[in-house]
Amino acid sequence: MAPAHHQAAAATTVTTQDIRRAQRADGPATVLAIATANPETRRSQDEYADFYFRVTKSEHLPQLKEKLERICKKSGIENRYTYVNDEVMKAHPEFSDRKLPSLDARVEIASNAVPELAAAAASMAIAEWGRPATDITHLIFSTYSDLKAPSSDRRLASLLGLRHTVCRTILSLHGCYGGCRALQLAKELAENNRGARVLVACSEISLIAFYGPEEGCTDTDTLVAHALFGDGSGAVIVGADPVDAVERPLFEMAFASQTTVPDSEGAITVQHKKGGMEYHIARGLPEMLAGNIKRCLADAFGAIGVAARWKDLFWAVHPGGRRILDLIEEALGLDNGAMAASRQVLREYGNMSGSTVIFVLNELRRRFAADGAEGADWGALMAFGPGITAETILLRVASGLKGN
Ligand SMILES: CC(C)(COP(=O)(O)OP(=O)(O)OC[C@H]1O[C@@H](n2cnc3c(N)ncnc32)[C@H](O)[C@@H]1OP(=O)(O)O)[C@@H](O)C(=O)NCCC(=O)NCCSC(=O)CC(=O)O
Repeated sequence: MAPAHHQAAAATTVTTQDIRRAQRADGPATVLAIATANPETRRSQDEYADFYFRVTKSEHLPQLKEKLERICKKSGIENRYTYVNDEVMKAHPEFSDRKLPSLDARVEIASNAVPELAAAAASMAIAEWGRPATDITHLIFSTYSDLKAPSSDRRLASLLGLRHTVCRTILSLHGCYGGCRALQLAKELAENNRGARVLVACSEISLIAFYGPEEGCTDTDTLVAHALFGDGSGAVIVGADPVDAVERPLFEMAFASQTTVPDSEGAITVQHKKGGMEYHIARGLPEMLAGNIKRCLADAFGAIGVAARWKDLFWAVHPGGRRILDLIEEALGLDNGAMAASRQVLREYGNMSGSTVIFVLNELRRRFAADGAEGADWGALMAFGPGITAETILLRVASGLKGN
């Protein structure tokens, strides 16, 4: 070992700028693999009201059932996958009534189901990526469904056999922008740590917020939420400077931003209570989002001095609800069809909160791969959630999707 004074002399020849430069990646964060998973039970939206009123023993509320049927018909959803089924409700009849204490049981179930569902998606993403799970350097896990610590990130790392030095972060209560927030953080980690490979996992089980309608209730948030939300997990591997012939770059992440919509604090709220998680979703939410969408995009594109024509981009928008997509499309003057990937995910899976944008990204990847990435090169991935928070990631189709 060199004497101490020699070490000090050597240290003075290296600046912190040198160290910083050596630590940073050369290229932009890039999506290297994407996969998704759902629980086994698939439920058709046509029969959802029958199922919901039956298992929550609420058949004596026919007007509310008819209202749920009307909402389901207009939802743009055909199927959803749910952890909740007859068996779960038979074992836990207390889940039907949010006045009864049931949070403990819900949290216990979620602490296993959430990381297991995440592992199903993440193991497929790792297989597609083509490198060993032990090459993952960072894990970012987003969920509103797991309330225990050590949390789903710890369990997922064990299930996948990640190395014990993997750097784990858990994100909670971001609601529907959780997946996008996790991707934004993955971009920062990948670009600031040369060689980093970040696994983003997002897993949502709506069991935490499943309960029956309340007799005489005038606010219909419960019905709207039960008509929209489904369960699913998404996993993405993000890294910069892809290794030639091993890693396949799908989308480059050029820029990311977050905007808080003014005067919107109460528009989406969630709170864990003894009888499960309660939602409030403001009636005017689709109008509020559509009214602010250009400002959110201007914040994102203005920060990098790019004047984009909205029609020239591809879109990966969180399908919070059919009307949200309709109004955003209209506000931006987009062609009917610009949101096709978001609408398809909404139709096949419903709103899976933070996981949904990962499904949309995967659907876009399928579409690009099918047509050799013809069309728009640049696109915007957007998600919204409590705050109201709007997140935007500017994406560019990467070489791995071209010429397929
Ligand atoms: C719910 C809809 C599918 C209904 O479709 P339409 O609006 O076209 O149809 P419609 O106007 O006839 O409405 C059907 C019935 O639903 C009722 N209704 C509509 N929106 C409602 C709301 N927000 N709260 C309570 N009730 C509502 C109407 O009064 C009507 O009742 P009646 O028939 O009795 O007159 C749509 O409005 C929609 O997609 N809304 C957006 C849902 C949303 O906010 N999603 C965000 C989730 S939160 C999220 O994604 C982020 C997060 O969680 O973090």
